[in-house]
Amino acid sequence: MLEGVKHIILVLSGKGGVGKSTVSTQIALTLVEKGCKVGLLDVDLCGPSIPYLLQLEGKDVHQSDEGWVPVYTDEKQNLAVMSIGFLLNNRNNAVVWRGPKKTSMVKQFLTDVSWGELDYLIIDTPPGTSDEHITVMENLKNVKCDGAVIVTTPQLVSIEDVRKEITFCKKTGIPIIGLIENMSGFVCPSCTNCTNIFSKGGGETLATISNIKHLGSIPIDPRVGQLLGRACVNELPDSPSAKVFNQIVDKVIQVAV
Ligand SMILES: Nc1ncnc2c1ncn2[C@@H]1O[C@H](COP(=O)(O)OP(=O)(O)OP(=O)(O)O)[C@@H](O)[C@H]1O
Repeated sequence: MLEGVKHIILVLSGKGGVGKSTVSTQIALTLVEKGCKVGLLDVDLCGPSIPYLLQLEGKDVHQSDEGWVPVYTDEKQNLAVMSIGFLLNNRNNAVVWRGPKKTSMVKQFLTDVSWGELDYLIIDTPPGTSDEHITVMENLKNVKCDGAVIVTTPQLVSIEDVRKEITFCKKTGIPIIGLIENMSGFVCPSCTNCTNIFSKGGGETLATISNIKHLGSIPIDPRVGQLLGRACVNELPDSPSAKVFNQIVDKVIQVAV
């Protein structure tokens, strides 16, 4: 149930492993730090990593009369989470979601979760463009979706796939909020004055030539992968990564008004 949701933002990536779930989680946590009520929906049926990233593995979800009840990460209930991962009791269970079963699961997750009142719903999607994406787009037709954030890395192979993602958004009528280049340059956690950050990577160049906004370049910082449920902007407030997450979220808030 999306009636009480003010803003919906999709997080897409052309390739797998570019840090889409990490970025989705940090966008959600940064919005919470800025005082927003946020939902995070993980429709990556093949590799749901949000429960791990938020240290919510093993949590049970159940259905009430109003639909699936999301898991809350804190007592104030500022971050509501729903993931297919909650339905897999054991990470070692190999579950193969195919065809109609797969799309009906995504549809259920979009329509039957009782989110209540939210400022933002962040939807973490699988890599590429698949059945899940089409189902998401179809089910968002009647609600206002603010648009998509595309995550990439500086490598040319990722950039090529981003082009396909941009075309997909244009064909399905989803506005592109902007592009995030993740793992852009390296920050050594042992140096206090590390300046080796931000390659002017292919992502920024692609954003320019595709006429879409470059939202920010997040450096490779091993600490970012170890935050597990904590907001980078809170835990590492002076780090280059925190500055970029703040900048990205401020730009997203500006677009989604
Ligand atoms: N900026 C970063 N610096 C260092 N490590 C990062 C950064 N962003 C992500 N990672 C790490 O990269 C790995 C992949 O990240 P993540 O699972 O978020 O990618 P994904 O694109 O969602 O993957 P999938 O294709 O499985 O959905 C993880 O180990 C994560 O900790």
